[in-house]
Amino acid sequence: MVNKTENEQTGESVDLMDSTQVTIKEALDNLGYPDEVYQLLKEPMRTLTVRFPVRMDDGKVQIFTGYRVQHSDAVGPTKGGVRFHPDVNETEVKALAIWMSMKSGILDIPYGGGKGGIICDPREMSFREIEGISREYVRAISQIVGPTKDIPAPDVFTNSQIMAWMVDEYSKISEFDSPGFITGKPIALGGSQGRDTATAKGVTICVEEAARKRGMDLHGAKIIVQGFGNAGSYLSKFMHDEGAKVVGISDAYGAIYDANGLDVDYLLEKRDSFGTVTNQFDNPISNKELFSQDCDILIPAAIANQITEENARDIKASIIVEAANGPTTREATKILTDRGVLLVPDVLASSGGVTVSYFEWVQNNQGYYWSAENVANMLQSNLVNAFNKVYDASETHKVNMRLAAFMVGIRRLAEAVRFRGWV
Ligand SMILES: NC(=O)C1=CN([C@@H]2O[C@H](COP(=O)(O)OP(=O)(O)OC[C@H]3O[C@@H](n4cnc5c(N)ncnc54)[C@H](O)[C@@H]3O)[C@@H](O)[C@H]2O)C=CC1
Ligand SMILES: O=C(O)CCC(=O)C(=O)O
Repeated sequence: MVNKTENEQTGESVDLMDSTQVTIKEALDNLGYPDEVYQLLKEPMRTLTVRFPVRMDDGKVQIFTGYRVQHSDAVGPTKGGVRFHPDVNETEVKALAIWMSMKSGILDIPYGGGKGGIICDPREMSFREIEGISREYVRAISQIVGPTKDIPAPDVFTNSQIMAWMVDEYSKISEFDSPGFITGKPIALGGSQGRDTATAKGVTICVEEAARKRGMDLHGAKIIVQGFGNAGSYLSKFMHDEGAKVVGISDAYGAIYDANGLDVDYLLEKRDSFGTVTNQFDNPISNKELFSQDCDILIPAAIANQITEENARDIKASIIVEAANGPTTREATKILTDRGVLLVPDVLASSGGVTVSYFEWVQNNQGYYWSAENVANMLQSNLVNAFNKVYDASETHKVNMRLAAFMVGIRRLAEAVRFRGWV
């Protein structure tokens, strides 16, 4: 299975580009744009596949495959994370790049979407090997990226240390210090205050807004979070600190559930840098079992295609907030919407990361750095505004939140390609 993402829970494989294109088409039709705009925007403008060698610790050379995809540069440079994961494939990276365009559109950030990925498993590698992969990947993609062209960032199984190696490699290649080449850097290298927790903070803001709309008191609300990495662990902590009861969490190896609430601070202390923690517990349940447990709010914060038509009817939550990219299939979105579940889509809920990445890039460009409080306030007001724009569009057009989010997200891009005279 090369171009499809395999759902580990159901064995079903889902083409993320197909469902993305259907939603783009519906969004553009509802906004009244002609088919030629759809024909241009339904595929990324550039997809680069790279193969590069890295000498491993055993002395042997291993060849890795990676991708960098750029959806559209009509609004500005492209922007989006790089993931290191064994399941990375071209179709998924293309869909992820298009979703980045939607996020920037919703938040009114002057970027197009980009995304990268390398087929590898950093959990099985030494620090030195991960550094080698990071540097070789940057060399391989260096001609199409840069502070005014395409700006990478962290995603699944990548972090600020990897961003540091990548910016160092790019600065060597370009022969000057280029902090604006990448975001999610350590503070010492020009990173922004608040970028490490930004994705989780953005999700938390969306949970608060969704609960407000549904009249749900977050104090005591039961929350399940799939994934305990950058997004999942911090948002569990934020929810816990607000008085919500985090009853279930998971990672790639299993899940734990306790109806009385989990000790989130203990879990945070025990998790490793890849977001693994369930190996510390006897008899974890499976990710599949976790989804059918009792809760008020479900937050998928791991990988794509986790909520499908197979399990959508078993979900007890009345609010789902997608921290992960693409966790819910199109069919499952329909089932959940018909059941009256408020589903806050990924392109809105997970946009806190790119929002603070944009702040980081602006700070790098101007060489003046903002306080944590300033960053937090701007993230809060931008996310609340974005949530309400999408919610209102969903009410006005009587469409689900995902389609509403695409309608809000694609409008500026569609206008830009028209003004540029491309279609
Ligand atoms: N880091 C960021 O700033 C942003 C991340 N996201 C999305 O959030 C999601 C999580 O990303 P991060 O927390 O950054 O990654 P991470 O690498 O820090 O953590 C990933 C988590 O997912 C779990 N996981 C991996 N494979 C799994 C599988 N097959 N089944 C169940 N769990 C699995 C890992 O064990 C870990 O707990 C991804 O979908 C990512 O694209 C979205 C926006 C920004
Ligand atoms: O921080 C960024 O620029 C991009 C984050 C990302 O890859 C995402 O939102 O999926």
